Amino acid sequence: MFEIKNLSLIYDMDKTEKVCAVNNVSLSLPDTGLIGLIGPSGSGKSSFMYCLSTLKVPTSGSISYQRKDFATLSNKEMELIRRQEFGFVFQRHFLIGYMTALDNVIVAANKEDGSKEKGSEILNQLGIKASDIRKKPKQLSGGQRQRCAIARALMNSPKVLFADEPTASLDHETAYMVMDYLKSYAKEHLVLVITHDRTILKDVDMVIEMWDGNVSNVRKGGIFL
Ligand SMILES: Nc1ncnc2c1ncn2[C@@H]1O[C@H](COP(=O)(O)OP(=O)(O)OP(=O)(O)O)[C@@H](O)[C@H]1O
Repeated sequence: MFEIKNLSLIYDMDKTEKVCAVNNVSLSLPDTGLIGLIGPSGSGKSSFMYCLSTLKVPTSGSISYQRKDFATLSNKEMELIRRQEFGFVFQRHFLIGYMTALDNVIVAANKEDGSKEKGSEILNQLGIKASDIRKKPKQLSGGQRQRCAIARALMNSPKVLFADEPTASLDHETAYMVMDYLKSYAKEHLVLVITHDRTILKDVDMVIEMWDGNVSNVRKGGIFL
């Protein structure tokens, strides 16, 4: 699904002190599967994911998504791919304070028909109780808010889900439950999860390790600790 060739992202190109966040990465990613992206803080995981998801323009190299080279697409075409085919879970949740948990999820829906049912179902499968879906974000725990953000990202059944630390505010049991859900979603979609927590990667299909902007290791299968 993704063909990445000699990808680099350098910040502060115009300054003397440049930061090479992604350094000459070449990689292929499949159409479906759950992929863990790990590496120390500052190793370039988010920068790499932002390039793949069109949120950042690489300094050099190329990314093809379903055989379309991003460099040949207009801003409008990129926006369409982002809106219709990609889903995002960011480190910050950006939930709307005056809306209920459910409304925060369905506000993202591309079509209104059945969105309430679908939103409730995803929230429920992510372990949010029916009595909590009418609560506002400030009445929810950090972990519940995080799961709302995951549900919102899944509302349009994106072909690719980009998730930056989606389990960071969850206890282990809930983190495993969320990863199980993503694993089953990844049977028909591609899910890329950045995490610092190797223990949640036992059932993933592939692990990409980053180190200092480079992909230092790619392996099939999960991590057994
Ligand atoms: N907007 C920016 N301007 C300049 N440098 C940046 C910017 N964003 C990130 N960097 C630098 O790029 C490098 C990679 O950062 P990135 O956020 O991609 O790492 P990460 O592996 O996702 O880190 P973390 O696990 O802490 O989220 C770091 O050295 C960081 O300081």
